[in-house]
Amino acid sequence: MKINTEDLHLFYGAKEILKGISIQSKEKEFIGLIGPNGSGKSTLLKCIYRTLKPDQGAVYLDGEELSTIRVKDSARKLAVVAQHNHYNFDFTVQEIVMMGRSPHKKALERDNAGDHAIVKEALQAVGMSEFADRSFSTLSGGEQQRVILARALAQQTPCLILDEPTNHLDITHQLQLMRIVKNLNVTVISAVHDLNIAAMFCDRIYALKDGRIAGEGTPESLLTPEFIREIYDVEAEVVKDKKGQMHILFVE
Ligand SMILES: Nc1ncnc2c1ncn2[C@@H]1O[C@H](COP(=O)(O)OP(=O)(O)OP(=O)(O)O)[C@@H](O)[C@H]1O
Repeated sequence: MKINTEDLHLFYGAKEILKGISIQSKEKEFIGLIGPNGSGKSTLLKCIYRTLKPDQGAVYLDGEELSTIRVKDSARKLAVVAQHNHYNFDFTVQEIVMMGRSPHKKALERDNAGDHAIVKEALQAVGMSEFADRSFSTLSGGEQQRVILARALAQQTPCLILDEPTNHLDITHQLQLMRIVKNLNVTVISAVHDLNIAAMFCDRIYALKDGRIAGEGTPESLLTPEFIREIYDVEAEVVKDKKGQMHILFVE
């Protein structure tokens, strides 16, 4: 499945936050969104996962305009791991992950053995099986993030939208989450703060600055010291290790 946006504009009050954003994903491509705080990454993702309605422009899933697709149908195509996950009621971990199955069911349809197997497998994938009966609100930030990823996995969609998914995670779980997502072999659009993580896992990166696309390309072609200076105003060196993997080092 391909996700495209065409000339998205979004205002908060009189302030224009997205100033004409067009991005194109290929089938099963892992796209990273980078850029400084406040550059518009989350806002762009919220337009894609329908929390915000753009003032101008449109989002397309395989060429079909998102706003014309029923919400339940789009939930079978797009799963989301957002930054903040607060619930007004307390749910167990298992109940949260089971929510990922709801787009596949009719109203009031009971959870069946297949759903339970999918939930079990999703919890296993993120290493949270032993937390299945725990209350979600008692988990640490990183544990909650892994449960929300499990819910997205249980949704079994051809596209995943991630908003800084490695926030709260230690390095082991940052790498684990990115590997799980990469191995799903689905279309991914993910905001990523850590440029080294972006370089390791993204096929292509769009850089946002002040609500505009400031650059686009493979990690190697885009993440040069000059471009990093232009975007973040910091000095960096880009080196390759023996395996050919690139590393960005920040220097004073
Ligand atoms: N509800 C809102 N009302 C007004 N301004 C908002 C609102 N939400 C976001 N903004 C502003 O929109 C701009 C873009 O925010 P956004 O969250 O998209 O940035 P970001 O690139 O995801 O940043 P970060 O890296 O800090 O997560 C920021 O200046 C932010 O203050």
